[in-house]
Amino acid sequence: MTGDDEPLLAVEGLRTTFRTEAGELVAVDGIDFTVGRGETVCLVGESGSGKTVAVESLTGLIDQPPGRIEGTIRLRGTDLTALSDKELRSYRGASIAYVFQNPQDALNHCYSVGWQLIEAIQVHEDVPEAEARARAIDLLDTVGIPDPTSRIDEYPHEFSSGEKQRVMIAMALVSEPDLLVADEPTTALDVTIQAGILQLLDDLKAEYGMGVLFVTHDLATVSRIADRVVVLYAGKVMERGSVLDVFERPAHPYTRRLLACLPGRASELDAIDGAGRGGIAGSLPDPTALPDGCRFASRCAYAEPACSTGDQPPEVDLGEGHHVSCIHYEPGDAPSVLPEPSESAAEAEQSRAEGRSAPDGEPTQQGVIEDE
Ligand SMILES: Nc1ncnc2c1ncn2[C@@H]1O[C@H](COP(=O)(O)OP(=O)(O)OP(=O)(O)O)[C@@H](O)[C@H]1O
Ligand code: NI
Repeated sequence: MTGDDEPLLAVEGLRTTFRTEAGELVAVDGIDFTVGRGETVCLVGESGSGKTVAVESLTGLIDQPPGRIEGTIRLRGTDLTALSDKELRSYRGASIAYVFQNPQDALNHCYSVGWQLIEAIQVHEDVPEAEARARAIDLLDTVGIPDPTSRIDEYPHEFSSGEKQRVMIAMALVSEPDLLVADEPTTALDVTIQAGILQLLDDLKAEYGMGVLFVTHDLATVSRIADRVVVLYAGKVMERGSVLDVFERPAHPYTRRLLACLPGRASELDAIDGAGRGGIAGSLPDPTALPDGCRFASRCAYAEPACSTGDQPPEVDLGEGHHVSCIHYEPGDAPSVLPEPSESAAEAEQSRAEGRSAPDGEPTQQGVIEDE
């Protein structure tokens, strides 16, 4: 079943929940996305939207229980959810590698960087020490550590934070993964160092022909590296598509608010949406008591009563793989058919603060009044 047209990674109906004292917590609630070979896909969304849980669900990094993972996850046609834990662990070694946010947590300070790399190489493949060492030096060179022949024997504290992240990327490359998952790999680094790491990931993607699944809450990073984007909100996909479609023709009100936070985009999108500048007022819904309807409705300037009933709207295809989950869209619609905002986000926030917002499911008349 490994067709050539099959994407490297195909995730369908991924749902990850946790048993908690407050009841069932729904972290990821039935999401679909794909990553192709040689493609960078960014998962983007506010803190708590389910990005990390989604990528950690791919290879069983989530303990079950208290976690519970449903859906299908196919890597090169193999359904990972059908593998046993043991099979999955070895499969991860072979084909999916992770780079996390804090390289200093992942490196052992008691051993030289070379020792740790050589061990990783020998765990992966039974090669003699000398060969593993040569390979480790090669890898350090590949990730841009200068003078790797002498640096290899240094300890983690002798590496800068950017270099440590490069070493972690070298570790991830040991298994020549098909898919590299990078969860906020530059968030802990200085801005000046971030760009170098992003460039490195881009170069490696081309060199190794890997897919890259990149988790970030930073849209500037997305615009820099992504081929395609998946916008997550409270465990649901609000919008996904090519970076061009999502950035130039954002359809979902949430995506538009996120983009309006980018320097240079605020005035343009505010002019369209009539919403206040800066961040998005309000906060994510409680994942143990998710609302009916669209997860974003309580913060959305375009929300209508129908937005707060039923399930999250099914994803509508606007063409070329540009999908949006919003009742204001029909298949094939242009991504700008939003009606006049029923109230500006600022007004919505204020009325909520004053306790004027309509109780669950009850219609609000404000939009009607505002129209001339
Ligand atoms: N092991 C766990 N047990 C219970 N709840 C969890 C667990 N891990 C994550 N969650 C919850 O799942 C939701 C999604 O968390 P997740 O870490 O995936 O968010 P995120 O989008 O990666 O956020 P951030 O940008 O802060 O990293 C949150 O409500 C979080 O509290
Ligand atoms: Ni996260």
